[in-house]
Amino acid sequence: MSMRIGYGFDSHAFRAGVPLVIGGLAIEHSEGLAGHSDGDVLLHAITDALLGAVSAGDIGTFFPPSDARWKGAASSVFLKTALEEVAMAGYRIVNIDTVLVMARPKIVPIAGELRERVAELLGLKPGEVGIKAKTPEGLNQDHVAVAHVTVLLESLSVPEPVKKLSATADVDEVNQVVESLVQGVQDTSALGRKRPAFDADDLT
Ligand SMILES: C[C@@](CO)(OP(=O)(O)O)[C@H](O)COP(=O)(O)OP(=O)(O)OC[C@H]1O[C@@H](n2ccc(N)nc2=O)[C@H](O)[C@@H]1O
Repeated sequence: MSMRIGYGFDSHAFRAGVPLVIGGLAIEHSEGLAGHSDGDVLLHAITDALLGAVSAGDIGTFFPPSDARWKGAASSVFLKTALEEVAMAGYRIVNIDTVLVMARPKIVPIAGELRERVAELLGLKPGEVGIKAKTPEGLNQDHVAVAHVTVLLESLSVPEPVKKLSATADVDEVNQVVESLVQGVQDTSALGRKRPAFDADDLT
């Protein structure tokens, strides 16, 4: 089994008149975060940590701030693409850990809810997500929200029936397994990317 780590960072300034969304959770506060998208600083840092872990570039290369398509976009769209990149590279998330740096709002009262929301978006258990917060003491950045994220990935293991199959290599059984896998493939890409459309009959 191979393992990979990833690290992500993001920052956004607070701005009056926009809703505050952190980790996919709408939070009651007097100001939100300015950005081309919904400004979700935590999901942006998680997206970058995941992309970095599989060496797939960064959020800006996939979703340039100059591209009008991402204006006001929900950041769960960016996260979905990063999750696809992780899966396509043959990895799954073991756990993630996060630090939010902001003077206000206080995160501890909502940390449980935030952890559950982030876990849900990542397909993890809440116990696999760490949420921590720091006051930016001495940093003179009371009007900025910052997120740091680390992620650990492990390679997907080959299921036992597939291992056995590769050892015995019966053509009919191979065809059956390939057909079932092809049927399970869906177009889930947030970028509208199509999975290769191939027929199991074309495989040799
Ligand atoms: C999520 C989005 C949606 O459009 O916008 P926001 O909601 O944050 O504004 C963007 O993906 C948010 O991209 P993000 O990566 O944070 O933006 P920037 O820091 O400006 O970087 C944009 C691109 O420029 C590259 N870059 C940045 C700084 C630098 N000195 N050299 C670079 O080459 C980055 O690697 C990235 O590919």
